Amino acid sequence: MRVHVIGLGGAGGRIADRLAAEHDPDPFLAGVNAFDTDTDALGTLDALGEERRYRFGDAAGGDGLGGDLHAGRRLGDAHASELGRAMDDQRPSLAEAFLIVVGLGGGAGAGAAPALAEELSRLYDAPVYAFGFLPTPSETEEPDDGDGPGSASAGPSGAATSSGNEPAPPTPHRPLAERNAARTLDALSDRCAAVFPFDNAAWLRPGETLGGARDRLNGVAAERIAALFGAGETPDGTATPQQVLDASDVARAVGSDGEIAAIGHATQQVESPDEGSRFGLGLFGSSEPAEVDASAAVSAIETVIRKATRGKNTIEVPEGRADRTLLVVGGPPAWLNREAIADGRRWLAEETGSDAILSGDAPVPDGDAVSAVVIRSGVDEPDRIRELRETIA
Ligand SMILES: Nc1nc2c(ncn2[C@@H]2O[C@H](COP(=O)(O)OP(=O)(O)OP(=O)(O)O)[C@@H](O)[C@H]2O)c(=O)[nH]1
Repeated sequence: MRVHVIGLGGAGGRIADRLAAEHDPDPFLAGVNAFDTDTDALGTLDALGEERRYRFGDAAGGDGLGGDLHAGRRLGDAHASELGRAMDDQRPSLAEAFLIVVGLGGGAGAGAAPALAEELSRLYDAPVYAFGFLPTPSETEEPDDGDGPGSASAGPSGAATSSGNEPAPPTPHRPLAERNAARTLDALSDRCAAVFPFDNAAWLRPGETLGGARDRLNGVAAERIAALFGAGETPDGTATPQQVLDASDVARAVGSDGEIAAIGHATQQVESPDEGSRFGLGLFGSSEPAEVDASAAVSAIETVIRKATRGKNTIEVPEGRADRTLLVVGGPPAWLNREAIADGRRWLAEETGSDAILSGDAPVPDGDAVSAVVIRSGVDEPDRIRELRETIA
C-alpha cells in the first residue's frame, strides 16, 4: 500500500531518513517527511533533502525540548496545521495510510504526534497509524557517574556503535521518559487507528546502550515498517500476487480503535530458481523458471512463518494471542507454495487464537529469500506497556 511516513523528533527523523535511504524508489513509500524543533538533529539526516525536512516551533529557538512533553504538546497544537501544509509537496492525498514515527519518551516528537495525528485525520480519509519507540528503563535511572540528574550519561565508556568502532552517541538521561511515553501512548491510541510500539529495551543485547545500539535497532524498525507496508506493493508489471493484499486488508487486521499491534518478521535465503536454470534457458530458449523442490519450499515457508510469529516481535505478544492476525508470505513466485501457506495460516490461527486471519502473498520475481510478516492486533497488554502506564497511574 502507499504509505506516507512522517518522522517526528530525533528518533522519528532517523527512521524517516533510513526509509528514504533504503526505499526511496519503492512504490510503497508514497511520501516521507521529517519534522523536528531541533535544527542540528535535522541537519544530520542524509537521505532527506531540505524539501522533505522541516523545523517547526520557533519558540524552541532551534533546539530540542530536552524531554519537556508539555512544551512539545503546546508546540504541536500551535503548529499542527503548518506541519500538515509542510507535507503537501509529497502529495499526501495519494497516500493510502499515514505512519507517524516517534520516540515516545521525548518532548518534541511525542508532543507533536497527537496533534498531527488529529490534523491528518481531519484532512484525509486514510487511516493514521503510529510507530513509537518505548524508552529503556535505564534512560530514567539516575546516572551513576556522579554528575547528577540532567547530565548526559554515555553508559559504559568505550562502548561502540552497532555499525562500527566510532564511539557511541551518548544516551541522554531522560527522567520523564517513561511518563512521557505512557501519556503519549494514551494520546495516540485515542487519535490513531492503531499503534505499533517498538520496545527498545527488549532489543538491546547485554551490555549495550541505546546510543550504541540505535543504528541496529533503527535498521530493524525500518525493515519491519517496510515489510508491512511494502507487502503486496510490487513494482509495476513484475508479478501479480495470487492473493492480493491491499490497504483495506491491513486496516481490517489492525483495526481502527487505536489498539496495540505487533510486527513479526523473518526471512530465509533461498536459491533463486533462475540462477540454476540460466544455462538451460540460454540453450533451449525456455522462459519457464526452473522447478523448486516442493519439500524445500514447504520447509522454508513453515520456518519463516514460525520465526515471524515466535521470534522477537516489535513488542512482546503475551501468550502469542491476538484478536486479529495478518500474514504475508513473500519470495520468488516459484517458492510460494500454496499448500504450505494455507497450512501456515491454519497453524497461525491455532497459535494466536485469532478468529480473523487475513493473508496475502508478495511475489518478488528476482528475490533470493522467502519472508513472512505477521501482524497481531488486539493483543493482551504487554508487560512493558503496563509498567509504563503504572508510572502515571
Ligand atoms: N530506537 C531508537 N530509539 C531512539 C532513538 N533516538 C531516541 N530514541 C528513543 O526516543 C526517545 C525520544 O528521543 P528523541 O526522538 O531524540 O526525542 P525528541 O522527540 O527529539 O524530543 P526532545 O529531545 O525532547 O526534543 C528516547 O527517550 C529514546 O527512548 C533512535 O535513534 N532509535
